[in-house]
Amino acid sequence: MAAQNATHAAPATDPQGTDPQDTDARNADPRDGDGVRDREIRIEQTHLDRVYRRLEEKIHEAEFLMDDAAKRGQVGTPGALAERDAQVFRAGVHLNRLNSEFEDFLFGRIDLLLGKDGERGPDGAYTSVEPADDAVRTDPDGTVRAEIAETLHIGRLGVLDADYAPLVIDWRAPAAAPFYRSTPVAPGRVVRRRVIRSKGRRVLGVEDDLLRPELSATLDGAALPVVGDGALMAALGQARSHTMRDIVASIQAEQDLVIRAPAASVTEVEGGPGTGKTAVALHRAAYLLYQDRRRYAGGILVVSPTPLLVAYTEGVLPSLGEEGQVAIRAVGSLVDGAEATAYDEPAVARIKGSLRMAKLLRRAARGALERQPAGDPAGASRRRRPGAAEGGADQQLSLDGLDPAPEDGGTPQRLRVVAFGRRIELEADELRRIRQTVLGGTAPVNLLRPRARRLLLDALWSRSGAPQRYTDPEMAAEARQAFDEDITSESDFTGFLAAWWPELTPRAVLAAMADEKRLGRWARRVLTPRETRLLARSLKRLGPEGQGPLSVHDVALLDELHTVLGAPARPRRREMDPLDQLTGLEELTTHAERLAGGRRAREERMERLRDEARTDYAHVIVDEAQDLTPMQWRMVGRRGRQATWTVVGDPAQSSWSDPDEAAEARDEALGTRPRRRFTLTVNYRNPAEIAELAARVLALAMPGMVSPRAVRSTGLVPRFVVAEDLGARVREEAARLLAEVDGTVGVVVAMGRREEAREWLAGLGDRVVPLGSLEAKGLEYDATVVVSPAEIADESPAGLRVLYVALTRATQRLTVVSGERDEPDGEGVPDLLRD
Ligand SMILES: Nc1ncnc2c1ncn2[C@@H]1O[C@H](COP(=O)(O)OP(=O)(O)OP(=O)(O)O)[C@@H](O)[C@H]1O
Repeated sequence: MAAQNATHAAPATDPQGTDPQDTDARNADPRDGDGVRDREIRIEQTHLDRVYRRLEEKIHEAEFLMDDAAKRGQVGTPGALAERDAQVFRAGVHLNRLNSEFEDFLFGRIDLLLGKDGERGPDGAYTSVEPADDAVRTDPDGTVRAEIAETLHIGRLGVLDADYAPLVIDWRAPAAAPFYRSTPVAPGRVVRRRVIRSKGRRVLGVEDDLLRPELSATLDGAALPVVGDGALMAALGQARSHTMRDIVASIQAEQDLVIRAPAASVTEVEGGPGTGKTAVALHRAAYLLYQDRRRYAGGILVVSPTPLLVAYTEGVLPSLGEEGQVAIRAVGSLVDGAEATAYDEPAVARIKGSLRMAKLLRRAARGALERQPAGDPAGASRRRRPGAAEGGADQQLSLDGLDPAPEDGGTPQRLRVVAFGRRIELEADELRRIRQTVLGGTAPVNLLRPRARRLLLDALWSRSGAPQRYTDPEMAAEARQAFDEDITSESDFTGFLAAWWPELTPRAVLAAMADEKRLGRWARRVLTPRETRLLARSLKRLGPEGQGPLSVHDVALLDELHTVLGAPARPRRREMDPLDQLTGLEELTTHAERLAGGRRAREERMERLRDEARTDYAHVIVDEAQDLTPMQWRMVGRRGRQATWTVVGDPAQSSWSDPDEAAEARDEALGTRPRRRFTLTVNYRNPAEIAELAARVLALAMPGMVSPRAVRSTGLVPRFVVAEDLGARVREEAARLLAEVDGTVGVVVAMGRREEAREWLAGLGDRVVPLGSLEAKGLEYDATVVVSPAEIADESPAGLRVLYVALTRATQRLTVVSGERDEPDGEGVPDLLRD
């Protein structure tokens, strides 16, 4: 959208301006020397000053309420105390929000034609999207004229003035939608869209887009000025830091459609690298909360592929004024108490991610009941200290009174107790029969334990000979009760039960699978012998107690085991955010109304507390969805059984090798809910020069797949370098890029070279970041060095797609360093990147 430079210098007025201070700005003579831009900045500054004055009034109001509440407390009646609590709470929340000074509090403005129906919505703005029939006139000389009928300022919160006129419209309110949606092709009522850049309370600049360039528009009788080169380009040109920025001032129309899509069911978004999928997903979370804060009190879960991407993105929602109700979690941190720190080699990841694991884990959970030889994982885990277990599920074993298992101290083979003064025994065959009867059901293994206990008691009772002694059923029942109480208070019995039907923890079962022989039994006809060997070897990392470092893929297995064993996964307890108590950012606009409802506020609070106890999230957002393995889809699906979903991803960037299997698991997680699909088509990250290079790899990785269109071009072509000493050359190139850009430099290497890369770059400062190819997902840097494309491509079956990800991380400059393996040509261009 090309903006036009200012051609008119006539003073402009703001139809909203009623403040006497506005008059100074409006009456300033543009010919005074500081130009149209400075005058327009002054006009916006005047408006921003009004906004802050109003916010200060609201702060005073809230402080007064706090004081008043304290006085009520002194009255001392229960009613007054309850009222005081509610009031202090509300006022505290207001203060909290009002005192947090947002950067760019006010960032947009739209100047609009008269609306078709002339009706105003609750925020004081006209509701009609279309202009009135007579909003545009054509003069006899052919000039098309129109008068601006309404000006709206768009900001992070809605603010009304004392007369309930809108000073600022919340960016998520319906009235703000035209700010994002209007285009020169479909401008609706918008004549001019302005992005306002400010810092704290100072306006620094304005950038305008003219959406109806054919119009001679006037604002209070004077020509409408237009300033700047377009806000989007200004935003895209900024240096990158280690954290993502919000895009609230420059959301594009196709993105806005996704952000404001109705919450119901499933919203699926596809788009190539840099099309704003992550940004859009996070803005959608903020939008949904604004729309229906009560509905989303159950929480919104954002699932991200790596902790690096979580760290990169987690500042965006707070900058949009939303915290507390949104949990951003890496897929390796979804299970409480488990944090993935290790990576699996691709062949192992393929096994652990595959749906076949669901079957294997069911078998393992049952098989792990058999006590293993002394010193082996499952047995050892049961001898752990009490309380040391994950989820408190492990038990301490008392081996007193147990017959050791025949040759290896494994599962007890005989139960021997004393009751009614005589010894009663159950032998191995009987015990096996009982176990098989209990396991005949499909219930989770740990939940079958009470049944096993009951069947043991039944068998002991009948073995005791007591049933024959009682003919009176009442007496028999009484005797049986005494018998059960007697036996279950014996350590012989409790110790036996703990060893014979231990309460298993997911980690213990996983650790038990590290024994190749045992795993071979469980994995029969599920894994090949080679796969069994690879899996067992990888699980050895967990150690005999199962407490060793976990990989991302192990976490999904733990979660599956939670379910199989009978400890259903629960989302983490979210912190109670005081802002959750409000029903939305309309707190500023409907403050008085809210104050009237003390009881209602309390009721709302109660409802929220109930919601807190729910196990499911209300909405689940999956970022980089193409990377979830089938087992991870099962894990994520369990967290959103009642939820609505937003799923964003790009198949071309998938590092998972079996898309069909993943699609099946995804369908299962999303269920039969109807789906709404969107495609994002514009690449806002990479300049055309870098996007064009990446497209060559895309053509190899996924022939026929269309690349997104790069929105800008910088004239800076990628640089190709051939290295003999890889480390020295990479360091040199990283240093060169650090000097060329203001922001960050990412150096992407094959996963196996991560340690080396850290050493190569040591001492270059924290603007440069070494990254394994799989860690680069979703991140971006001003400049990147991609080291040995061939190495990255050869890492796994999905290697070309991983290389595509690596090549699409830079916003300005890209250097490709090749070694011999890359077969570079005379210009240093590696074989994989040649046209
Ligand atoms: N409308 C916009 N205005 C300004 N910047 C934007 C806009 N849309 C996207 N961007 C910027 O483009 C970059 C890429 O966005 P984002 O990371 O969300 O893309 P993505 O589709 O998730 O990319 P990938 O698939 O490569 O992870 C970010 O810096 C983001 O801030």
